[in-house]
Amino acid sequence: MASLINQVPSVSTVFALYTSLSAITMILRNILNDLVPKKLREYITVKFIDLFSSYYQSSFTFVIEQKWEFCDNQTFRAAQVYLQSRLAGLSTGEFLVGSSDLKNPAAELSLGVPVNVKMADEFEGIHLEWSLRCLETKSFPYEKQYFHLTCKKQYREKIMKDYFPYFAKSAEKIIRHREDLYIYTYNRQQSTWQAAIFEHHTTFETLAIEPQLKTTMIDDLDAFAKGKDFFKTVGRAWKRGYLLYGPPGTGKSSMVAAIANHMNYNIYDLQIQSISDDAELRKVLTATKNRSILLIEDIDCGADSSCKRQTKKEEDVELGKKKKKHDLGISLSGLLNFVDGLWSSCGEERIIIFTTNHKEKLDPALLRPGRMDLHILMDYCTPFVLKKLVAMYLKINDHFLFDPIEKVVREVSATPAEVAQQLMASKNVDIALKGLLEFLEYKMLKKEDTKVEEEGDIEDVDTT
Ligand SMILES: Nc1ncnc2c1ncn2[C@@H]1O[C@H](COP(=O)(O)OP(=O)(O)OP(=O)(O)O)[C@@H](O)[C@H]1O
Repeated sequence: MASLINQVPSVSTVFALYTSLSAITMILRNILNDLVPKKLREYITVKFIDLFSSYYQSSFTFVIEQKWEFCDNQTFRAAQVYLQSRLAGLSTGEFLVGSSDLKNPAAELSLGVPVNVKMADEFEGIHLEWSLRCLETKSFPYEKQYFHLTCKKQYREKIMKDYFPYFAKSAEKIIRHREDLYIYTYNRQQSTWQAAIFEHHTTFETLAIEPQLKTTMIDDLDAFAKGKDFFKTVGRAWKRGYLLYGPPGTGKSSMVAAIANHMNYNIYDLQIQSISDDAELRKVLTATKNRSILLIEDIDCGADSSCKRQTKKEEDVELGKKKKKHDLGISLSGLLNFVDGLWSSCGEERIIIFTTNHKEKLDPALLRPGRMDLHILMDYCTPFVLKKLVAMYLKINDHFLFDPIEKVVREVSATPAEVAQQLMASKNVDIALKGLLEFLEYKMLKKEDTKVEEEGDIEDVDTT
């Protein structure tokens, strides 16, 4: 015991040792400060702290932000959808509840992911913790949301390898089978897309079109939906462009609804006139989500697409004039950039649909092969389309008035919208079909009158 006490250094020895160590540290620090630049010193300190803290921390956090390389982060979107579907089963102290069903106040409540609330999930026996965070920003959209996903450090690799693909696949399944579709319209004042439930019930079964066109459309859409690998191997953006053209009332909007319902895609309905310049167009378009349709109706009335294509300089001058006159700033080149350029490759599974009543007014650049994949003519009623409309509206497949109606419909230009209106005039089949025949015959008479007048005009010109 005495020998043990003898080995313990005295207080004065410890103090002397401490003083010399402090002196050496100070000298070393001064030498280091003189020799190593400040920036390098700071870098080493940060690395040292990182190493030290990660060694002692037992958890690891994945941060999933809304944007990834300037595009919508699909992992964020998948997390949103997955968590929303799992909310009822997740262990959490609170969640958001609400309903957007205006017609039914007693509609089943939807659940939403609240901000700053911890939600516990479990994956193959591993405990995970999710939370949605929010950060205010100075620029649009004025807040930035991101998810924190925390697990024990030792499961980091496993979560990345198995859990991330698991919840992404679950989200994909949910999106494919979700019940409500949304139509988004752009609100310029608030610089946001505003959603409303899309309730257009037209499908390819209820759309009166020629069977050949129906088959072409369905095959094309199905091939597109399954084409992820194909688009990847040929190095093209996974998108499809359709130009729907034809007179008013021939079913262009109905075709868009049938496409949306067939694909289960949301629609972004963009009024091109509400966009002030190409920069705004870019911002608006990059805010759209995957598996969606971008619809630009009446393209001939919006962008500067009806003018013949000019050189960039001429285009700018023309644009300048236009801006002064109508404050309409989106250029054809801005739009085309999106169709086949940078912006179309930002995101996946996109369908772009342009509609026009005047294809002949469009710039050839917009019609060039490869720009819009299919040009689809929505035309006046053919006998097949007429019969289909009658079958739908009056639930009959035969009638003694079919022959005369069919004969006239071959001669006149009647739109499906006009025919549908006549068929809705009465629930009595005979009255409705008689009304339709009279309407078509009246059109026929008007057509003949116009022809006679035109021939008269030509004769007048010849005699003068
Ligand atoms: N091919 C069709 N099959 C069934 N219904 C049709 C068809 N075409 C038109 N309709 C009926 O006519 C209405 C108007 O048609 P729709 O709005 O789709 O035509 P549009 O070509 O888009 O017209 P616009 O160019 O004026 O926008 C539809 O709500 C639908 O009831």
